[in-house]
Amino acid sequence: MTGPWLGAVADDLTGACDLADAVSEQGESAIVVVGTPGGPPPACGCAVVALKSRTAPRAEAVGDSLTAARWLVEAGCTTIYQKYCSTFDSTDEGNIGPVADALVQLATAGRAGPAGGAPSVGTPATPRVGRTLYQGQLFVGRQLLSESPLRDHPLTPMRDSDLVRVLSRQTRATVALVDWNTVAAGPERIHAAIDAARRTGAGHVLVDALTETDLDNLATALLRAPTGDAPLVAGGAAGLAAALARVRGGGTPSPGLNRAAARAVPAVPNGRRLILSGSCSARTREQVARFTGPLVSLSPVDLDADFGQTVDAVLAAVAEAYRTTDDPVLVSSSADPVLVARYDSQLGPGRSAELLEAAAGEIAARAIATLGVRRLLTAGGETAGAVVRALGLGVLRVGPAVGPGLPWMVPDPDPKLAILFKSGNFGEPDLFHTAWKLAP
Ligand SMILES: Nc1ncnc2c1ncn2[C@@H]1O[C@H](COP(=O)(O)OP(=O)(O)OP(=O)(O)O)[C@@H](O)[C@H]1O
Ligand SMILES: O=C(O)[C@@H](O)C(=O)CO
Repeated sequence: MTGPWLGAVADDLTGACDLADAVSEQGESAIVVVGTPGGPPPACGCAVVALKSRTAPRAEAVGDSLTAARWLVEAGCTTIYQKYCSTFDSTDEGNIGPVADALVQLATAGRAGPAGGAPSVGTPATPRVGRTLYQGQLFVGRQLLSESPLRDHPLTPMRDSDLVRVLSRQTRATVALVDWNTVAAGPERIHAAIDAARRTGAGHVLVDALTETDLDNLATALLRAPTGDAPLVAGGAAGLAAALARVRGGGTPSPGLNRAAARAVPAVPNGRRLILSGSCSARTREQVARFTGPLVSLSPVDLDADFGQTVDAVLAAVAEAYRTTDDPVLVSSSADPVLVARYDSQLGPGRSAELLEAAAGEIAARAIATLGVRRLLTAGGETAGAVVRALGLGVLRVGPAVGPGLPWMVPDPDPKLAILFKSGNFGEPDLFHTAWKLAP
């Protein structure tokens, strides 16, 4: 196998693992590279660079994304994929729009002809986790985005379901929509609609999709599009990336053998199990509530009062729990929107997240170094980003998945532990009990 054809720039780590999982499910081998990469990627079909750019300052998000995209282009990727959240998590300042603008400019700079004015084309629709886009309105299961629990996210509250409107607030470029009637009419019609949008000067095109077939139609249209020698810039959540892999691989999911090969990981030593939950999403709070093992609470107020002492106390409580049980121990700061708002007014906006992320990183690193933790489950994208930075991990391989978007990951080349980076809204309510069965 040679270098990757699909190169994704993911705005958080859980999203990167979700995409790598979805592509692996199609039999395409995928790796996740944490942070700004150096050197050529290992052999794979899809390389995903996991950034922590969803809520970073705009200039940093754009700079990191461009560095990642240039590396992917140099590695030979012909499709550059901007991976954002299936619930479009962002603020009016960005970072989905500014990063999309920068990637389009990178791909088309100095090019004439079809590649010259090519827009980015994408969709957050990911039917396997209940995200669909209809008339530009994003649905989370049966709810409009703005009526879903995402309206109360601590960092990126989503209170508008109309993604053409949301994205238009983040970019000066015109945002066009290819609606579902066109998508259902097939790849030729989609291709024509994207071309029409390009000719009227659209910088970004969002595409409705309700089913995997819709995504396959879109992927077919994109892979056929004449873009000269410029890389194609696609965007969205895991759904479209998987469809690109599926369509390119011949239209149907690859046979089981390929799927298994795409998820082969080396053996990991036995050891303790730890869960670190920093997500306040409704699903994570349900998973915390359903967990019946030892629970150690982590409070931003305690961390603000004395960071070092609070972290020491949490680790001491985890060590104490391990003296009496082999069960996984849960360290959680997950709180409901009322409590999160109270912390924010007490400590100042963003301060709780800053403290809790720093604490999550330190707790993970010390639990591995001193308590023998070898299986780690984290909940929340920002939380995962903080943990992986503290652990200094580089390349991650995709292992078995415990549900859609929930693969166990193993660091390469040193498989010293297995980690499951759970996205806030993913996983069955009992996941904190059931996830371990498939751990490598
Ligand atoms: N009790 C709390 N009060 C305020 N903020 C909190 C609290 N607990 C966690 N946080 C912060 O809220 C943020 C949650 O974001 P995170 O990305 O980790 O979860 P998520 O958004 O649910 O997951 P995903 O991005 O995968 O959907 C983190 O920065 C975390 O540190
Ligand atoms: O698309 C999703 O919902 C996830 O991959 C994600 O981005 C979590 O942060």
